[in-house]
Amino acid sequence: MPRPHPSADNLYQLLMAPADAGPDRPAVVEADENGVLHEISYRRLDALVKQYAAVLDGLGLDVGDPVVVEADTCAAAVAMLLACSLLGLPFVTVSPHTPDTRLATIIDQVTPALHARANDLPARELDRHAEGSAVFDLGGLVIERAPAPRVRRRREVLSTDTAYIVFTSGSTGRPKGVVMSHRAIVTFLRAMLADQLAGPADRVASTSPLQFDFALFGIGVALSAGAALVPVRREDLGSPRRMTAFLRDAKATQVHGVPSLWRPVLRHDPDLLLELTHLRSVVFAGEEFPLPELRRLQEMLPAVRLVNGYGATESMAASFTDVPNPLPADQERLSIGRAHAGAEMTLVDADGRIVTEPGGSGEIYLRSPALFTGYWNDPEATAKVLVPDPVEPRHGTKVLRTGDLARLDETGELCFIGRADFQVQIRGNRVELGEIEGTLTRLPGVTAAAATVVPRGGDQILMAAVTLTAAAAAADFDASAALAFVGKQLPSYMVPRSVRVLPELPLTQNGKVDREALTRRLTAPR
Ligand SMILES: Nc1ncnc2c1ncn2[C@@H]1O[C@H](COS(=O)(=O)NC(=O)C[C@H](N)c2ccccc2)[C@@H](O)[C@H]1O
Repeated sequence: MPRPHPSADNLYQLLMAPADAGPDRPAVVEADENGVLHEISYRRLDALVKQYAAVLDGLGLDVGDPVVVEADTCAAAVAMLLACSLLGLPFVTVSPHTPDTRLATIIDQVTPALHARANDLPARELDRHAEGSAVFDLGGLVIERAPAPRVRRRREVLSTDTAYIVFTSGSTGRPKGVVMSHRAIVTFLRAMLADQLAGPADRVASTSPLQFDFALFGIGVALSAGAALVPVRREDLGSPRRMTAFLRDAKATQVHGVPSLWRPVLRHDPDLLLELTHLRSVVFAGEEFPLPELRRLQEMLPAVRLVNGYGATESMAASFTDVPNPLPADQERLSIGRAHAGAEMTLVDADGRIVTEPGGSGEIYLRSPALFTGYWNDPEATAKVLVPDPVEPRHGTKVLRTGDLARLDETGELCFIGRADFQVQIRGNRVELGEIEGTLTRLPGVTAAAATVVPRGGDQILMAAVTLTAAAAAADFDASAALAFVGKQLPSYMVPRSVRVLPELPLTQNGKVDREALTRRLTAPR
């Protein structure tokens, strides 16, 4: 059975190292189907990994043969990811709610040797499927359909071998597989240890679906630190009462989630947050946290460290920045600070010059040892984002071109502006949608805002949507007064044609604002 060299960077070896120091410490704290909490120790998790690995090895797969793992985050799923890592089988994570069409695309692209699903999930009726199939739970891994044995061409699992492939939402059409090596993810997680994001006494709650690398981040940060991972069940996320009760009972000390995670409890029952007496820190990532909601969260959790995690799946993340407590009243955008230990962010302006002057803005390029290998089977797309270092291209060092814009502040920290492709041209003027959204959220009663362009008669029309506090929603929203307010703050070409109140903003599978769905919603007749 191919194995990593003990000195090799390997996700299994990094995440199971704490099993030596504290084998009986909890690795995963999870609720069973009746909501009863169970603690799985590092020793028991490692035994499950080895049990799965023995079954996988019996299939005779070769290093590099992809395995689709379909589950929500739980101890058995973590064991599956680590068993794959031990054998050099890249795992491709999908969640039970990944649509069949998307799973079919992924299967077409990576032709996985095996599709392993959590045993409480039904087998999908796909018109094409992985060669082999299996089900797993805390009792073991059972092969339903064995893949044909391969001629094993590889003998050892190397640091540069692929640990996982995560498919991005592919906002521009076809989803792309982000290929991450063991060396990249291990280097990144070692940086998290250096920045002490979590420690062995932490109980890290994870709320993202497994196909989103925010879930892999939670698994990695928790287990590499010898902490306990506390997966929050999807059905508990929708109910503020059930989510806060679970976090309280599980004694979660750190919660990871996208900004929209907090929206329901902030809107319907913010006092429930007062019950989270064990909570020490919240890490949010994925998109900007609307400031009115962030201020509200800070009010309810004044002693909790709020951390803005910024970055892309292509390097897992780039920076983790504490939100000032309290957030200054006049602050409109959040700092994304400086890159994590061992990495560096550089701004390049529209003319290709390196931005060094405070106040300057440009596109963020990330220099890091934790960059992805490339997009699966897509060298052209890879070449567009893994580019020569703009500071000195002649070295040939590749850096990640993020597509994000930021401004350099006086202290050398970066302030997020928005995505380059959220820059739109309105009547020949460059418009930053994030700036319009930031202005709209300053209106009294507005909790979040999203701006978009809608094609109309060959022109691009700016439109916006806002969500309101319960009190403001009960009153009549004065759209023209809102637009007049924006008109006082921004140039006329940045004032949306209309602003519509929505009960909530449409969200993607990963919990981010779904701008395509929003545009469709705003173009549909009232
Ligand atoms: N804190 C932010 N403010 C503002 N825009 C943001 C932010 N975090 C992402 N983004 C945006 O989302 C893009 C990346 O999207 S992504 O590839 O799906 N990855 C993620 O969203 C999560 C990311 N891999 C991650 C995982 C774990 C910890 C931190 C970050 C970035 O390029 C930004 O445009």
